Amino acid sequence: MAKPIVAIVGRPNVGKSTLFNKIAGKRIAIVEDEPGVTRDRIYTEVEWLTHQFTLIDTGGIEPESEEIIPAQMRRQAELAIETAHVIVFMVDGRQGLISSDREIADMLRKSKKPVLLVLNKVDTKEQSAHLFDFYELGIGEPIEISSALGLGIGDMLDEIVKHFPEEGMEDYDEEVIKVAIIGKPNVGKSSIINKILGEDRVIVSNIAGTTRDAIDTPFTDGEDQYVFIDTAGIRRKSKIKEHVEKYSVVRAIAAVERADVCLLVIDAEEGVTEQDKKIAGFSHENGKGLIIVINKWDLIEKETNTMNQFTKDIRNELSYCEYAPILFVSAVTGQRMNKILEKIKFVANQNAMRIPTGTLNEVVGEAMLLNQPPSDKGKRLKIFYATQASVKPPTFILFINDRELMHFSYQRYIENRIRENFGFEGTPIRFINREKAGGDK
Ligand SMILES: Nc1nc2c(ncn2[C@@H]2O[C@H](COP(=O)(O)OP(=O)(O)OP(=O)(O)O)[C@@H](O)[C@H]2O)c(=O)[nH]1
Ligand SMILES: Nc1nc2c(ncn2[C@@H]2O[C@H](COP(=O)(O)OP(=O)(O)OP(=O)(O)O)[C@@H](O)[C@H]2O)c(=O)[nH]1
Repeated sequence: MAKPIVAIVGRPNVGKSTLFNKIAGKRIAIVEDEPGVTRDRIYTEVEWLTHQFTLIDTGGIEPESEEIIPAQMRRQAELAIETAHVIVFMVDGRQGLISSDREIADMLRKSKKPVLLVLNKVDTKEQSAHLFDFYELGIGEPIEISSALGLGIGDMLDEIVKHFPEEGMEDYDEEVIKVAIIGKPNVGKSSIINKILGEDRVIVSNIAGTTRDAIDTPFTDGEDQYVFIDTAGIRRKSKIKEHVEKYSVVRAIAAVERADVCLLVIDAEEGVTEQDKKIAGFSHENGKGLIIVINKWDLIEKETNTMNQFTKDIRNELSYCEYAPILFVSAVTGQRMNKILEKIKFVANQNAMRIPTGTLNEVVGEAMLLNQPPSDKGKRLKIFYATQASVKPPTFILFINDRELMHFSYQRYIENRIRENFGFEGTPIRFINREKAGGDK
């Protein structure tokens, strides 16, 4: 289920990253321990009350020159308007209102998106001396916080979640396969889309529930219904080259959030980039299906081992999504292009697959017989029972005697056994270890 996206915008130095880091807190440190996931975080998953959402920090404009800043701030605000459900507009309560705040406020006000005006750096109980000036922006009542000291953040989160859509976030019916095509500029995303849509597929705009067909491309292939998410964003050739790589990552994240399956398109000549790692990391953490498409394969001079070597390099760079199938294609010659849609359908099914409890327990039981669970100080891990709790991504609950005894390597072993028996190609799978109350410890 797609989660709402909340974006923090505001001019440089108002404290956006400080707020982001405060809210993200411990999670960031945990994720950074995973090899391959980059340190430079743009998003974090947040749980507040009964709500879950993705928080995006759009900041980080390098103030290269005074002229660039206003243009980039406009771009930043546009991006938030396009991608977020709720926008946190941050201003500096110590410095007071300045003209660039007004400029962003004008854009946000026109957007019709819910905007929260947040006055940061109010470090004491007293209100900011500039508080009343900010009413002039016409964005409503400012919420005073101190990101550095962690004051007022709970109240702000309460306010944020009030604006989430009540009826869920689904744009399309359950049976429509939602596909995000992501990758750096110029890797061939549009060419791939055109090629797929060019072959006997019918572009439709009446797929039930569609509210976003202005930016998405729904189409059918026989009985199967698909939609390419945010094709408008892909097709729009940016007039000004996107200076800030972060912006294209933010866009991609918003698309992935709404997708079932992501096609990560990589230019064969260029290989895996930092940006690819960030987006693949997001896809992985959000439990989406993932297919790696190496495009422009026609440009590579091949020897017997070329494909193997490529595969090895990609697995190395994207080690946390080993499950993702890799396709070597050329949108220009059409080589293996007919495999893409087939693979999308397959991975979407794998991501939504349910294993009957009986069969699952046979496999887990057999795994324990083949390779005894680890023990510590004379106590051995026991898995009493396993059950699949949910799909998208497939999530398994293991009822065990003691959580401390479940090592990463054993968990990985169980995962591998499950994959060997059931497949789950192209999808991450998750485990929840639950200590059985009153169980045999
Ligand atoms: N006193 C005080 N200082 C703060 C607070 N929040 C952030 N700061 C300081 O303000 C400065 C800018 O903070 P950042 O979080 O980097 O600002 P930013 O908006 O992310 O800036 P960009 O990344 O350039 O867009 C830092 O020196 C922070 O320590 C706060 O609540 N109170
Ligand atoms: N040789 C070769 N060129 C390709 C292939 N696919 C795309 N191209 C070329 O690569 C360039 C970029 O292709 P696009 O499809 O516009 O790439 P994109 O990823 O949509 O680019 P942005 O819109 O900038 O994000 C074009 O000149 C294409 O003709 C391919 O498989 N082989």
